[in-house]
Amino acid sequence: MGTVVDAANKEANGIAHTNKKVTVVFVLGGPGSGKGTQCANIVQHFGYTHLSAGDLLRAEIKSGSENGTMIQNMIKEGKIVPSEVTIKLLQRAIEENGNDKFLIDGFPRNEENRAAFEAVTGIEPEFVLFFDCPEEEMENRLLSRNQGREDDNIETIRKRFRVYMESSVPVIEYYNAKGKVRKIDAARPIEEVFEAVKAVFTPPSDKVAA
Ligand SMILES: Nc1ncnc2c1ncn2[C@@H]1O[C@H](COP(=O)(O)OP(=O)(O)O)[C@@H](O)[C@H]1O
Ligand SMILES: O=c1ccn([C@@H]2O[C@H](COP(=O)(O)OP(=O)(O)O)[C@@H](O)[C@H]2O)c(=O)[nH]1
Ligand SMILES: [Mg+2]
Repeated sequence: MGTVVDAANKEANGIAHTNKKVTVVFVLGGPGSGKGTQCANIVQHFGYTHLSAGDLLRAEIKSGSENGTMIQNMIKEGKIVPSEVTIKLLQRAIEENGNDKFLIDGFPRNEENRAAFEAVTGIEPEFVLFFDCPEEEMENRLLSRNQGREDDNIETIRKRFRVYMESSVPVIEYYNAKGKVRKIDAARPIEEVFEAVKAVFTPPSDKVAA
């Protein structure tokens, strides 16, 4: 089941609307919990398009946009970029893509992100895939990620963990209260985590009895 992107709101946001019907899954979990890694697997197996909010923001910095410096400073400090910036990037990516099902990775990161995205796009997630991982494991993964990210240093990592606990966990709790959270134990090898992920995306009718 999809959602009709709200035409009036989209017009107000300055983006041409197509009333595109889309299915969205939010992929949430702490920094280093494995969101990006598992999204790549889901794309291969289930035909979703992966939209990483962090990747879109980093591309915006590289593109030399007028918001670039502001975004760069916020990421370096582990802070959450104003939602209108992130939502515009996500909305554009959805519009430009021919696919009708999307994984939105690393967004919404706070209540305001969540409410604004829903108000602007009219999109509610089908469900929320939540990667649950202890902080110690996430810290080890981030410190050895080696992607040259300016925020993968211990000082920024600590700030990101705090923002995650204070601002992002309440979003997961909000969806949990609506019965929309599919929680995955992410502190296991990548292949094992993906087995659990597959079970979430496979319709019950397609599941082969063990
Ligand atoms: N299940 C796992 N076990 C060990 N390392 C992992 C696992 N999942 C991801 N990683 C590694 O941890 C780092 C962070 O993973 P990533 O997918 O970028 O997380 P996130 O997008 O949630 O920050 C990467 O270097 C990745 O290769
Ligand atoms: O919706 C978002 C997603 C990301 N970020 C910023 O981008 C950084 C990196 O996010 P990403 O999801 O790439 O990091 P990960 O959780 O995968 O380590 C965050 O710490 C924030 O500063 C943000 O402000 N809003
Ligand atoms: Mg990521």
